[in-house]
Amino acid sequence: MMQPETQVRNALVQQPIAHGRNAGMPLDLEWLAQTRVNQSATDRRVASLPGRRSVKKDAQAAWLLKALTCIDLTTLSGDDTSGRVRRLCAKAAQPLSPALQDALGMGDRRLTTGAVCVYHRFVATAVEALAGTGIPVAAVSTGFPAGLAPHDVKLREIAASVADGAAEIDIVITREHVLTGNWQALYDEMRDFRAACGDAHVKAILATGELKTLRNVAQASLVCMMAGADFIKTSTGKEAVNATPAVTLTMIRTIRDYHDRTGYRVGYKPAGGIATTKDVLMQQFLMKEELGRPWLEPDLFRIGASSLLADIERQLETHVTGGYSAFNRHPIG
Ligand SMILES: O=C[C@H](O)COP(=O)(O)O
Repeated sequence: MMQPETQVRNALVQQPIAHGRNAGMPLDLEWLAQTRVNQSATDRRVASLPGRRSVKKDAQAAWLLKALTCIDLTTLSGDDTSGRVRRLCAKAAQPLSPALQDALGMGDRRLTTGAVCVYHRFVATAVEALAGTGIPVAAVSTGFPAGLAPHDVKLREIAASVADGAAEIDIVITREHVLTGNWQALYDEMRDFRAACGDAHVKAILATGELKTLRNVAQASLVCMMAGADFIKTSTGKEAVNATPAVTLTMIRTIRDYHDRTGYRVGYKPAGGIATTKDVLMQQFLMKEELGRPWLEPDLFRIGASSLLADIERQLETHVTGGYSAFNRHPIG
């Protein structure tokens, strides 16, 4: 039988498989027209997902450690300050206390979150705070969260974030293009964003809670991938409805279709309202069952979250001590 510690350690052993960046493809309107989402089948599939209690003890700790490495540790508040961003970066570089890491048998491993995600204003601060850690800085650019700034201003914001050292840019699409079925406009916009990002990876935020139907979500996902998105992301975290399991299922099935047709692996980032281990395990189970093991690694899976880390820490502490761990013991993340 596998030793408990081995199971936890193995969660982090698998290396991402090498894959080329999504180069995109011409806009294929016929593919979009054929794209349908069966709402009741989607609901049934979501209802069939295993609950948190179906993975226990070491297996659950292993899943949660993997989730931790995929978090884009985020602060996107109007009252953000350089001090808050520096504290967040310190947390990203050392998400678990050394004692907890030791108790999990991971004392010799360097555990970090997948990235730190901030507004453009704080990119330089975060880059400086994370120097030497290898943790990328993601910037929300393009007039986040509404995305209604002039197009040239959005492109300049991307360029400024890249110049300040952002390795990843989370852009927001113009929802009107989706709501009016103007796929050419969405494709052109996304193409421009991708070009402005240069070598920085681009995550396309769809703001799914504002797109009205799952079909719109699927079609917008496809258009963004056709235009070269490295990741598709559900939400800004500011919409009323965010990364629901139905939206995740819809988006990752389009990622699977796109991979089947083009060979490109596009990443997925659920974001907004993912605050508990139950929420994140649901997302991970869907990824594993629909896309397979490669999509559980941080190069293809990120979780946009401002408060999830605290619950992961709490559950891991409970796992190693067997006692209750209060939220106030884990103030950041
Ligand atoms: O992209 C990340 C989201 O803005 C975070 O949303 P959250 O604050 O609900 O975790």
